[in-house]
Amino acid sequence: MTVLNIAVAGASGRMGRMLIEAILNADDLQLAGALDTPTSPSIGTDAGLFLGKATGVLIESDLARGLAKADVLIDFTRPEGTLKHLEYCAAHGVKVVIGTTGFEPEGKAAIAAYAEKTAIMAAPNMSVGVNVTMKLLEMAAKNFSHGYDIEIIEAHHRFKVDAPSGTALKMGEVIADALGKKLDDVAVYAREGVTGERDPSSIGFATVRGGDIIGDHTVLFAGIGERIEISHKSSSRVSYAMGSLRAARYLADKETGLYDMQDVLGFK
Ligand SMILES: NC(=O)C1=CN([C@@H]2O[C@H](COP(=O)(O)OP(=O)(O)OC[C@H]3O[C@@H](n4cnc5c(N)ncnc54)[C@H](OP(=O)(O)O)[C@@H]3O)[C@@H](O)[C@H]2O)C=CC1
Ligand SMILES: O=C(O)C1=N[C@H](C(=O)O)C[C@H](O)C1
Repeated sequence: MTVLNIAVAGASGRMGRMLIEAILNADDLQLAGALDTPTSPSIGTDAGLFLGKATGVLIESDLARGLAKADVLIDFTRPEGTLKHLEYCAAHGVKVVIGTTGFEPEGKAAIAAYAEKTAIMAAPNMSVGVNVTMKLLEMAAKNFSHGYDIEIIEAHHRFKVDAPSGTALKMGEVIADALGKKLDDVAVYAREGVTGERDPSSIGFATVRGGDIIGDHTVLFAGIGERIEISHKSSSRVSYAMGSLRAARYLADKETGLYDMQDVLGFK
């Protein structure tokens, strides 16, 4: 069996730890590197310390050392960190799975440009459930295109720094696409004061932040006399980690190109 060497960026973060545990449990994957910020107290400690396991892989902030043995980097950090990692990976032939959310349009354009040099899989949500939900939304949007108001409601933990979530934005894009519109032209991200009646062509977003909510997304199609809700609720980050490993395996035979979870799951 060929073993794929995986490095994890954001190694001491919520997703980083989940990924390290999942990699250590996979027969076909080897933990080959672990990255974190230079100021992180985890630097220089074993990447398996939080599990009480010695992996022999130390958490590094130096990209050359942390990525020396990696075939694929899995990155769940912040946009500025991901873009710095990508620059190094593109120059050194390391493939990248990007789970980080909150990119500005310039960041997204940079990812597309790096994909001409190395293989990249980027998705705001790695869970199979959310990606199947995207297909359901496509179908629902086409059938509820007239007479139904579309609102996307997401809830996450108090530590999340970007809003709306990357998943909610992607859901908005999928729905807008299905309706032949551009999300930027129809999105309403906030309402306050005397807003006037709802514009029927708009897609509204509402954000909830609190406690330890892992990630809930609901799309509401509200008509007269009925409403339809399509919801996905995460009860563990393990589904994001397993999806990320699937994405890393998918990249194994790719040299360049930008892929998403719909490619990985064969939905295209
Ligand atoms: N695609 C998907 O399926 C999912 C995506 N996400 C996304 O993944 C990202 C991380 O989420 P989560 O694990 O909860 O976040 P955490 O805050 O728990 O972890 C982030 C990690 O990244 C490190 N980091 C922060 N800034 C930088 C930087 N500039 N350069 C390098 N590393 C950095 C942090 O280090 P330090 O602690 O030292 O700051 C920390 O180790 C978010 O964007 C989130 O939205 C989350 C879950 C699922
Ligand atoms: O920050 C999180 O936790 C999550 N972020 C992703 C997003 O922004 O969509 C995916 C998931 O909802 C968890």
